[in-house]
Amino acid sequence: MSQKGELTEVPAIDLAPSFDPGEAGRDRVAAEIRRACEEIGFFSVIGHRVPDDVVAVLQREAKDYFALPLEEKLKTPQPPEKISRGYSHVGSRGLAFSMGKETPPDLQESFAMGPVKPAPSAIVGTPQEKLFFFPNSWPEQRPGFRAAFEAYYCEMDRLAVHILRLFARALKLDDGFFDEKVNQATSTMRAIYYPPQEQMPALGQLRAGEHTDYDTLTILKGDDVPGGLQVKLRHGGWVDVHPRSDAFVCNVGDLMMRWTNDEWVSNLHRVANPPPEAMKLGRLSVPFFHNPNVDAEIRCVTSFYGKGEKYPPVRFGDFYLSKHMKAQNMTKAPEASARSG
Ligand SMILES: O=C(O)CCC(=O)C(=O)O
Ligand SMILES: [Fe+2]
Repeated sequence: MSQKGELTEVPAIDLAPSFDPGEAGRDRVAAEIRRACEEIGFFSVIGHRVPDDVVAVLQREAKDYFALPLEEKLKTPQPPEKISRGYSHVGSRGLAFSMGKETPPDLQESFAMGPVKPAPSAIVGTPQEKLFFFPNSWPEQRPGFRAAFEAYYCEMDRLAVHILRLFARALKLDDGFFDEKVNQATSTMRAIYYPPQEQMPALGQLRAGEHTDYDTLTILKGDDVPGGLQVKLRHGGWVDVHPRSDAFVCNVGDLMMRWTNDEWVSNLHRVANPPPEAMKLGRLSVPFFHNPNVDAEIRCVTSFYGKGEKYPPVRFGDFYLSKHMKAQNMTKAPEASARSG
């Protein structure tokens, strides 16, 4: 195991060698990923093979959507069950609540979607179908929106599976270790718009309060403007993330942290407010939250790090509920983090 805490910025990793035939390229990339996941929990990827136009069309559609009048956006509201679908207006979410921290609401609006594929037959008719495969709703006034979002979602799913295969290699597992746990994935994607700030935020109010992601892996495309993503360093302080313009930022989620017995870090991050001279700049950001199959068992991988299990095995569906609902409802979590189950 490498010395923890050496990385003080988010490293850029070129995935291109991992697509080469043969093992050498995959080994090299997996080693780079492993170091990033152990030390800072974040890395950016280039050479990922996601077509530029899929990203550009998504960003254009998302920006045009957020420019619509509020009453138009409210025509596809978030479902009352607080499932990650549809439009959430400014003031309706506070991510720090998921960490047990009470703050004013985050300064963001968003549009969320879930799986493109239908629910697996085993869960049709169960409450889990309703929760994880709740139908997506699409803004009728934007004809290209759905196709742009679905195309991007499918690219992210493909990239997530590729990165998970590298995660498996980094953990000295078979490359396909995660494959059967993610072949009916329940991932969600959220286009977030952080509007220009017309007045000073309230005390403790951010664009996105500090939190960890409770998924396997997040893949994020965000505008690199002031008032952007910041990652907590192990020894305190926050570092700004400035990815290359063609890069995606990836981070380890709580599930992967559990899978690795906390050897990999699901790190705290937040989205800062812009400095006064940049308050007029909005920011678009699109995180893809990769989630496994509903019944995937999250059980720590002891073979590599060789330590006992810190956490009891948990089914993904149960784990998800414990944390997600707290952020959505903006009710304080009873414990500092839902990680302990
Ligand atoms: O907008 C960003 O850069 C990050 C957003 C984020 O961390 C989240 O929504 O979970
Ligand atoms: Fe996040």
